[in-house]
Amino acid sequence: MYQIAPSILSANFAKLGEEVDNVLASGADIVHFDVMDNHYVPNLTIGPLVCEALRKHGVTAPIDVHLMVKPVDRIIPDFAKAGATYITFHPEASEHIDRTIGLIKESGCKAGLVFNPATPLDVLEYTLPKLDMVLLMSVNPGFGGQKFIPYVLDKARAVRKMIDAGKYNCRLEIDGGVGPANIKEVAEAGVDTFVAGSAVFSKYNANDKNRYDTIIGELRAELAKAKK
Ligand SMILES: O=C(CO)[C@H](O)[C@H](O)COP(=O)(O)O
Repeated sequence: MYQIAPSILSANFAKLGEEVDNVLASGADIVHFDVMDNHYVPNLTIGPLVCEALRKHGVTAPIDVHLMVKPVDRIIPDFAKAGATYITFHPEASEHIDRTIGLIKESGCKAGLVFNPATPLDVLEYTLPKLDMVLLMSVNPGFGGQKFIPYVLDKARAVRKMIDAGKYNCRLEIDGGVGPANIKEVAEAGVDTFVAGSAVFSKYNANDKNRYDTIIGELRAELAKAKK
């Protein structure tokens, strides 16, 4: 089943609870939560307190925490306590990938690995059976609103093959430059979970009350055309 995960990186942070309520009411499935540390990536965003605040606000949808943080292990228990559903991390941000996956699972969360556009997939040979999610970055991490890098579609096809061959219960997510113009092609490459930040939060006029219904409807309409 396809799932749409708006990236709150592009939301209006001054009204975050309301923004998240509105995209979920418009049919989004997952809240994508980008954590940047101004070290692993050149930007600084939000931490566990904001995740906890969304839960306290009443958000019950899965929260998909993408850690662009190095080192990664020490922040994992805080995000688990704050209500994260998925915690994903970059293999190069961990000294011991297997240990970090274990830490996420022991904390009660689902675990995922994230691959930057030019990062090879070789660690999946050993880790895929333990993963709940593989996240392929289709832009270099750090900022919203960048252009989709097309060669990532080949990586998506390769990961889809591995997941299907092992019959793993693992979602394949893509993040960066995804919108109505390319989501069908991305789905046809085997992706089932679609992060979209600027396409969801910035495409339509902020005064248009129906804007999230419109964009999520457009994304779903394109997904419905995707050949299986
Ligand atoms: O992780 C990210 C950047 O590191 C963002 O989630 C991603 O870029 C989504 O934004 P957009 O849809 O605007 O490209």
